[in-house]
Amino acid sequence: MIDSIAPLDALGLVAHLHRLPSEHKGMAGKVLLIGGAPGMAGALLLAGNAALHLGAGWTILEMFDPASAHAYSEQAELMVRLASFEATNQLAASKPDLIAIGPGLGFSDLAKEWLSAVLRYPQIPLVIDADALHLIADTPEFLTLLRQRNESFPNQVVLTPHPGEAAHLLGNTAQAIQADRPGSLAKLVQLTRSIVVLKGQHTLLASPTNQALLCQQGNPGMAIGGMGDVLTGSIAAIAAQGLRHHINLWQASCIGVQLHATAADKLVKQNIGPIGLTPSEVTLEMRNQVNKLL
Ligand SMILES: NC(=O)C1=CN([C@@H]2O[C@H](COP(=O)(O)OP(=O)(O)OC[C@H]3O[C@@H](n4cnc5c(N)ncnc54)[C@H](O)[C@@H]3O)[C@@H](O)[C@H]2O)[C@@H](O)CC1
Ligand SMILES: Nc1ncnc2c1ncn2[C@@H]1O[C@H](COP(=O)(O)OP(=O)(O)O)[C@@H](O)[C@H]1O
Repeated sequence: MIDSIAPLDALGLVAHLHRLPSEHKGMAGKVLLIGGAPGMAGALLLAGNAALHLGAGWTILEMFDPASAHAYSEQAELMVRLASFEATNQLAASKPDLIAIGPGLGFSDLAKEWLSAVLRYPQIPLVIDADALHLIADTPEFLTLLRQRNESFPNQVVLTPHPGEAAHLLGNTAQAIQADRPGSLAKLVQLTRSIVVLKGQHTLLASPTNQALLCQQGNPGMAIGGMGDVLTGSIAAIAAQGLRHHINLWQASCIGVQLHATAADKLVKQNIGPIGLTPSEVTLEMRNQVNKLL
């Protein structure tokens, strides 16, 4: 079954990110990333760093951890805010071009408040990852909001579950997901009516309007905490630029997945991994690859 799935071949689309001499940051898009609860601020920072290095015009972090909601001298470009319970008002004030929610989000009332506000925020592309997926799995109201949003604004949400998150969404086990990844992918698309990236060895992507594709790149050096956060930030940045550079969310998801895995393979070829390969190194290599492909 896996053998019959078409391979992902998206890197040619990177050329759309080419910038005209006159471009300004508004054309590269404003990305808002939400998460980073106490103990997991790193997840949001990894996603934010990836968005920054993949070319987002602005990267704003709505950070849940009060101790981490400050400027980072090593990455002062990130705009870090302390998330409050005024999620709807904050979104209206920020006017993001794209929202990504989930890395280090946790399951607090604050997390639920932000997820609810994001799912109700109209029109713009959303990337939904990590704990936000667990919250959708646990809360029928969130699943209903997601499905309604996809009906009103088709192809504007991508979900990026790993097999554990996919299992929770489908009421199954990670082993069952792995035993039939193409079937699980189809069920996730049907359940959520979203673009779905089912991560893991040979990541699969599909959407309500796109047949499944299989990523032939990637390696087990990527099995390290934070690697998925980098993918989330990367897809967010590519899709945000894509709004003015003719790349839709499906295409941005395809580019992000292939670029992420290709960068990790390139680093392993240089003996920077598989052991000890870090998500931050993959972010920098993705930047190299993008600039070569323009
Ligand atoms: N630096 C940080 O602060 C980091 C924080 N993180 C955050 O930590 C929270 C928990 O996320 P986790 O993903 O660690 O935990 P989860 O509880 O969501 O998932 C972990 C479980 O999923 C299953 N699973 C995952 N990948 C699998 C695969 N390829 N094959 C089979 N089973 C698989 C396994 O059962 C595994 O125990 C999230 O909010 C996440 O964003 C992580 O992103 C890692 C980095
Ligand atoms: N053995 C593997 N082969 C290829 N890719 C892998 C492998 N293990 C992990 N990955 C990739 O690494 C990333 C891990 O994401 P995830 O599990 O969400 O990490 P985290 O939540 O800790 O950031 C995914 O993009 C996944 O496809």
